[in-house]
Amino acid sequence: MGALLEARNLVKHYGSVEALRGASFEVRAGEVVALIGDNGAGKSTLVKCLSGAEQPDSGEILLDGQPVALDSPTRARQLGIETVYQDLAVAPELDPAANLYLGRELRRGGLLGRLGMLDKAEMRRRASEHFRTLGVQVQSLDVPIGALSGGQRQGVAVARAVVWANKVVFMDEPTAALGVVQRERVLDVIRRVRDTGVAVVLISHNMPEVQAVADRVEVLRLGRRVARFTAADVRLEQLVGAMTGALSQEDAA
Ligand SMILES: Nc1ncnc2c1ncn2[C@@H]1O[C@H](COP(=O)(O)OP(=O)(O)OP(=O)(O)O)[C@@H](O)[C@H]1O
Repeated sequence: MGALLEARNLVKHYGSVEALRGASFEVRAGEVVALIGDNGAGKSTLVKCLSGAEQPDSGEILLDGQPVALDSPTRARQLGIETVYQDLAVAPELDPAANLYLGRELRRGGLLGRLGMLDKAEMRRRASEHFRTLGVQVQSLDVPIGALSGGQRQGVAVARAVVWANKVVFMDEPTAALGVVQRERVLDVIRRVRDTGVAVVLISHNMPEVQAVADRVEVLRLGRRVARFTAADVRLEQLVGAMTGALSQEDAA
């Protein structure tokens, strides 16, 4: 099976900093790929390029084998690519259902809908269903999500991305701020999403987490992919070796 989303030789400068120096990456449908690398390796920049938040200076991005221009996050979302950022991109004053439907609100039928009236009851009904099928725990649908725990807020942020993503979900350190139990819940959601055939890309510095949830691992170092592993076979020393440059598979690639 070919790649669902692929980056080929992406280059991205920020002023004089070369964040990506010919980075390649690929993810297939129905797999979890962990994107790992040391601080500054270019992981966030690569994800931004693949989710429309930044434009590469050169290189190619292919979706379903076809070159695409992801010129904005909106465009990427239209194509089924969603991102969950570490810094909880939720609206704290809105309730969980309103957050799930933020920017994609359902309108009432007929004249009321044309006048802009939202179908809050239907959004709430569907939101509650989505939270249930994803196993996302939300203590109350009636409170602004700013009043929920960090884990529940993150659950809503993850749900918002995965409900709309029909191709790829990027998660940049989605569990970094969470406790052990909440972390496990997010990993479960990741597995459920993967099992629906969506591709999940997880940026993580937590190697036990990577080994627990990823099917494959791609390693970035100094703005390039330097190694790829099947998660089931890889040892921690190999991951660390690839990240630090002690071991390299793809330098010549
Ligand atoms: N907006 C920006 N302006 C200037 N330099 C940037 C910007 N964003 C990233 N960089 C630089 O690009 C390089 C790659 O950064 P990036 O955040 O992609 O790495 P990362 O692998 O995600 O690191 P970390 O694990 O620390 O988040 C770094 O040297 C960083 O300082």
